[in-house]
Amino acid sequence: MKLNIAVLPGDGIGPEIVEQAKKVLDAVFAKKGHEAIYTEALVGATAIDKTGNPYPDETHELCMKSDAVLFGAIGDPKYDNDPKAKVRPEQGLLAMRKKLGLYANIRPVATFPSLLHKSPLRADLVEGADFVAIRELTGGIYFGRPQGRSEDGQTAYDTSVYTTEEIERITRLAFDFAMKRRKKLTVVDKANVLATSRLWRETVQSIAPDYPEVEVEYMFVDNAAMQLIQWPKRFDVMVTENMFGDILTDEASVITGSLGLLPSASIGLHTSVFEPIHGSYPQAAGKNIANPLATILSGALMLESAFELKEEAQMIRKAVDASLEQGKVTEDLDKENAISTSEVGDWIAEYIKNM
Ligand SMILES: NC(=O)c1ccc[n+]([C@@H]2O[C@H](COP(=O)([O-])OP(=O)(O)OC[C@H]3O[C@@H](n4cnc5c(N)ncnc54)[C@H](O)[C@@H]3O)[C@@H](O)[C@H]2O)c1
Ligand SMILES: CC(C)[C@H](C(=O)O)[C@@H](O)C(=O)O
Ligand SMILES: [Mg+2]
Repeated sequence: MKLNIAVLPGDGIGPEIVEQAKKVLDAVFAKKGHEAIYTEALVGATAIDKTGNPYPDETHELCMKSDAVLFGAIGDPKYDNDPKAKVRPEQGLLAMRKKLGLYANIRPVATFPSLLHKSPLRADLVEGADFVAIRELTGGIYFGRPQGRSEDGQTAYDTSVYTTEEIERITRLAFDFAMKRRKKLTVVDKANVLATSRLWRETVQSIAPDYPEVEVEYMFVDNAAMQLIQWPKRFDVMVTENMFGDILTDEASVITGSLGLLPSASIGLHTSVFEPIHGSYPQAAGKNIANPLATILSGALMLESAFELKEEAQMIRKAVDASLEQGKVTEDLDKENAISTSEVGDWIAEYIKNM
């Protein structure tokens, strides 16, 4: 099979972790006789430095004509520390999501049996936790208008907007996921306060009769934040709006042992993007210490959902499990015996070669 993959390494640790994912994908492709054509493009702070635009037109055109996009991370402290910056790396990520119609961000969270002791949570509580968070990605407070400041600069405002249509498409996708899993859907919202959340509940209630086998529960986001780490095993599929999904999934990474472990797939109207849920971790940039597994596992999600290469995706997951079992991990998982980012990539690629 020929695979056209756009590669957007981005900022900070982005290039280092994307390199490991490519290394691992290449090992799989060599084994299974596939041919990948990777084309790199700029995004984020790196793109601002070179073009003034965090999501240049050429990058967008490349994404549009690719079968899938492998994305690292964006973000740079020089913008984070300058609230008055006119253009920001994050605008590039949001523009990409909007222009590619990436409305659903799928974030699977499952504990690794060999890492139970790495979670600060009690092993018996996290053992076997396995759920999928489905985060709406192109609406809500991230994109609602008006957004800005009053003329005197003393008032700032953001607006959360959702249409029935936007809620419907992500809800149906979430129900479809639930049907393929344990048939339980948790809708996380703040319907006791927010009008958008009440429209979510109303919309989900109107769709639920189409999926009579799925048990639906509604949970306020503050409660969900607690239940998630108190009793993660109660969740199967969780669907929620853009900002709640962002926050809850970083929190959920604690269940697995590191933010560097969680991959994601952003399902789009035009193409799909595969990326770790974490950011550019600037403190680690260039040090060869960041955990590449979230990106490597995003590669597995890409093979499975963009190319229907299920067996190939399983090869990656099996190799990752083996690396964890044998302690071939970066310092976020084992300070004393850590190996480097590139050594983890090498080890996993080698494991696949010998499969
Ligand atoms: N999708 C994205 O590109 C994305 C996501 C989140 C944050 N960001 C951006 O990244 C920059 C840094 O943000 P932040 O520090 O809040 O979040 P971050 O996710 O970059 O890092 C937060 C912490 O998580 C841990 N961590 C993250 N990735 C790791 C990895 N691969 N291996 C080991 N540990 C890891 C580190 O302890 C780190 O200090 C900001 O500019 C932010 O806007 C981008
Ligand atoms: C960098 C930021 C805009 C982004 C988000 O909030 O969506 C990030 O946190 C993520 O999870 O991809
Ligand atoms: Mg986030």
